[in-house]
Amino acid sequence: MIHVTAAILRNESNKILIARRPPGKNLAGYWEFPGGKIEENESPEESLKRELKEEMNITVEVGKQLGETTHTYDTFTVHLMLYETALLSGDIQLKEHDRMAWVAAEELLDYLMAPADLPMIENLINTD
Ligand SMILES: Nc1nc2c([nH]c(=O)n2[C@H]2C[C@H](O)[C@@H](COP(=O)(O)OP(=O)(O)OP(=O)(O)O)O2)c(=O)[nH]1
Ligand SMILES: [Mg+2]
Repeated sequence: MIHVTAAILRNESNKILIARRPPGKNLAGYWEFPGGKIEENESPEESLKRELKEEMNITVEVGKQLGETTHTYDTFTVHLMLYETALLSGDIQLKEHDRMAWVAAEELLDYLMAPADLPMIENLINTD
C-alpha cells in the first residue's frame, strides 16, 4: 500500500489544476492532481508541499483535507488523500508531467483521470 497526497489548487476562476502523467511512468497518460508519495517521517502536509515544489516549482500552503480513498490497481494499492492548497509563490513549471490544465470540477470527468480519483471527483462536483 502506498500513501499519496494530492492537491486541489484553484485559480481565480475557481478552476482546478490537473496534470498528465508522462510516458515512462506508471499510469502514463492519465491525468491526476499533482502530488506524490509520502516519505518516511513526513506529515501529509509536508509531503504535499515538497511534492508541489519538486513537480511544479511552486510554494503552496496546505489547508484542509477534502477527501481520501483507497484503490487497488493491478500491481499496487494506493491510499490517496486530497488536500485544499493555496498558491503562495512561483510560476508553474512542469517538471514531471507532460501537460497541465485548469478545469472546472464538473469538467474533470471529460479527462482520463486516474481511476483512484473517481470517487473523490464525484464528491468535488457535489460540493462545488
Ligand atoms: N499525485 C497523484 N498520484 C495519484 C493520483 N491518483 C492516483 O492513482 N495516483 C497514483 C499514481 C502513482 O502510482 C501514485 C503517486 O505516485 P507518484 O508517481 O506521483 O509519486 P511521486 O510523485 O512520489 O514520484 P516518484 O518519485 O515515485 O516518481 O499515486 C492523483 O490524483 N495524484
Ligand atoms: Mg507525483
